[in-house]
Amino acid sequence: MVQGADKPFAISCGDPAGVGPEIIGKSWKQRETQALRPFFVAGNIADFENLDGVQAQKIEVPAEAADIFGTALPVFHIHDADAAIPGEPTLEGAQCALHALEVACGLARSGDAGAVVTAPVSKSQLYQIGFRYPGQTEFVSEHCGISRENAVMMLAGPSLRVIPMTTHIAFKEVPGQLTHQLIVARAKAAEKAMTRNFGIDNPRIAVAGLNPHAGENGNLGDEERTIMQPAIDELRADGMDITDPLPADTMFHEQARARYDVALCPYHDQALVPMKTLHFFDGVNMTLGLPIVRTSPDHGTAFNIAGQGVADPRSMIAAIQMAAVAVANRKLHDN
Ligand SMILES: NC(=O)C1=CN([C@@H]2O[C@H](COP(=O)(O)OP(=O)(O)OC[C@H]3O[C@@H](n4cnc5c(N)ncnc54)[C@H](O)[C@@H]3O)[C@@H](O)[C@H]2O)C=CC1
Ligand SMILES: NCC(=O)COP(=O)(O)O
Repeated sequence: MVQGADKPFAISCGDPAGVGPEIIGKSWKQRETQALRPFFVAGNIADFENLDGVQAQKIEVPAEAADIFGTALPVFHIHDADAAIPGEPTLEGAQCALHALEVACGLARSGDAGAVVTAPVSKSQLYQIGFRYPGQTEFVSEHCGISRENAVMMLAGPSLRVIPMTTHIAFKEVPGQLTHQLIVARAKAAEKAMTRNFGIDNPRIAVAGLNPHAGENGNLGDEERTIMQPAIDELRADGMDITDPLPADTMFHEQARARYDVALCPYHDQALVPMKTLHFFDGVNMTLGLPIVRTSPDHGTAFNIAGQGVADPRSMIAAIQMAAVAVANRKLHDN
């Protein structure tokens, strides 16, 4: 049995001045129609008390969440402060977001929560309070004993899964970080994660080239031939179903997407542009290779619309649902 698999999910509140509280409250309101597993929020109860149509109730321990979930949004109150003002991020709010992330991860690690779903944080706000990680992906990974270099981000929607092999780094650093070792590690993580979280055996993996037209036989850049192809040949020799580097501009249309289960992309925007174009409102960010399940909506804090009641909760709902799918598959696969 996977530790904590039947426990309520922990949702970290994210930046309380963003849309996090609103999309969590809206998800809770749709708990029955969307068949959501019981969850609780780690955060400041003051940020959840005035949500439209949501009754928030403090819990003392996560185990209380399941019993009250049908009538109230359970809040594991971990941060005393006044309610955040929507759209006006503060360092106090960033502290709350970080504290909630730490607590939610800890509860999943200890088995008191079945999974962690993280609401959006503002990276620039977190950096101001000393957060030394590129994002939540690396934070959660290190708190699970996995080095940040081995943290793997995947974005997934109904018709596309993508893994940016490099993530939150400047574009000019990408070619230097795209090593043989990185490609092999990301491809192996992808292959294992497809089976473990989604029940896909022998997944088909596509690889996007770095350069236009995948280098045009070395005429528009040679990383495909010198770095990527040898790594792919090694993986294929080990039995992986993986493509040669593909021209990125023609691998995301509908017929092309039907040929693979997950795409590896050399850099962040190459993966996230098609993902957010197709699935901005139902895409999910999942961290792979962890002993716990961690998902997140694929959008950010949306400070510009926070507090207006217009935030779309579908990506948060999809993140909760995908966490449940991963937990269920891991029960089968890890036993
Ligand atoms: N999972 C996470 O924690 C993520 C955090 N971020 C952070 O969020 C902050 C803001 O990033 P942006 O690039 O502005 O992206 P964003 O996703 O916050 O906003 C982009 C646009 O989409 C809209 N939008 C976002 N979520 C929406 C929703 N649920 N319903 C309706 N409209 C929505 C916003 O109003 C805005 O116009 C940054 O600090 C970034 O680091 C960004 C992506 C993911
Ligand atoms: N672009 C994805 C993103 O910003 C989410 O990153 P993380 O905070 O989940 O690592």
